[in-house]
Amino acid sequence: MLRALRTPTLRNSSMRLMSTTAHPQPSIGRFTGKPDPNTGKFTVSFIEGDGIGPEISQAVKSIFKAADVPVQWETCDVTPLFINGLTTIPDKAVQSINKNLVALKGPLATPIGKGHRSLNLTLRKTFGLFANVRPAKSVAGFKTTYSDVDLVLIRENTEGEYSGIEHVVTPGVVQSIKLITRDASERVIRYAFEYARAIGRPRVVVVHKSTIQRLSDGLFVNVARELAKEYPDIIMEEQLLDNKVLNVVQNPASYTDAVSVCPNLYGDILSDLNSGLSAGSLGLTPSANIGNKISIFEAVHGSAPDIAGKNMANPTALLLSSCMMLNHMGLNQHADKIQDAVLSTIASSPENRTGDLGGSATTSSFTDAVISKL
Ligand SMILES: NC(=O)C1=CN([C@@H]2O[C@H](COP(=O)(O)OP(=O)(O)OC[C@H]3O[C@@H](n4cnc5c(N)ncnc54)[C@H](O)[C@@H]3O)[C@@H](O)[C@H]2O)C=CC1
Ligand SMILES: O=C(O)CCC(=O)C(=O)O
Repeated sequence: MLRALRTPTLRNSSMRLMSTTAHPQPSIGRFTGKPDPNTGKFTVSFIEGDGIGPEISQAVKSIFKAADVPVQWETCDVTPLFINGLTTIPDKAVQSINKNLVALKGPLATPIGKGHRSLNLTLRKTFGLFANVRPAKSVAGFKTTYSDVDLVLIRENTEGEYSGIEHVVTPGVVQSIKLITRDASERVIRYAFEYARAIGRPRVVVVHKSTIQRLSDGLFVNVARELAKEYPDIIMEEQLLDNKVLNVVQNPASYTDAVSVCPNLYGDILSDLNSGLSAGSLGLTPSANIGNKISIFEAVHGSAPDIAGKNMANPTALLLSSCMMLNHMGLNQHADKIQDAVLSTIASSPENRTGDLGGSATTSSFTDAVISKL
């Protein structure tokens, strides 16, 4: 059963644009932070990140200020430290996030094949952020192959191919271990069922390759089968990864009623595919890293070194991530206001779109245009 889709066009862009974030929140991972009783504001940790990070972070700060969002930022330095051969983040940043229970994060670059381990993975591990929610939705005013994409993908976020357990067996032979545990699989799959229920989607699609990865993906699928019995109102479907890729490229609308859930690497790749299908740019796709107590919100894209420092980056993905964050914190009206201003700016004219969307706007002129629509 597919929900009817309305596809906004430029002709009717004054109608309420499609929301890319969902208000109802699953009971797992609920935000329990409180505003400062003196200022009435919530404190949010902010990791600005590398490359385009500071530019898109400035856009969020300016827009939050103009929209009068009751949030004060606590800037966190996550310059990596090496302790006992392991990559860690500074105590001050850990304390800030533990205290505030919520953070917004710009992209963090990972050196290839040397230096520190990915700080993105380190943050996810440090704070037990077990589910990575990545919605990808068509936006009005920018034409891509499909105009009706509305995909929700939940990616396991702490293990799988990202466990970082690799070694040289003998010169020329390396081994990398894909770790799948019952606990982590159960946490993320349960979250997917709860998320589907919360946003009113009747299907959970479990993506795997257990024909080949028999034990690891096999365990993931078995856990899903067990949990499905606790959710008789949700249909659980199993789909092989390659088949899922084909289906989503051929007919993304067939997943409009579903939440997909998968092991870590599959989710990383599938979510970029979803971004490409929905928006044709990584610059539009937000995400939430959810843990039991703490959650960190970030764009799906990386630090974009090719355009860093050029005032060219599209801040939309970080802005929509900040809207997911506001929904998570119960500040729904502020989320709606910012999201509507962002999406109507994109829909309004090519002059208001950044280069990745074929427009001529800079990061700062886009920010000003959004502020004028608040
Ligand atoms: N969650 C995170 O912090 C992530 C960090 N990374 C890191 O980012 C670095 C660069 O990775 P890449 O593979 O090049 O991926 P990337 O996402 O940074 O860039 C891929 C392409 O998309 C474009 N792009 C990305 N974000 C954009 C935006 N907001 N506006 C306009 N265009 C945008 C870039 O210009 C580039 O052409 C690496 O060090 C990687 O480790 C990569 C992915 C996620
Ligand atoms: O940490 C990185 O370098 C890349 C991480 C990434 O692609 C992601 O999981 O979002």
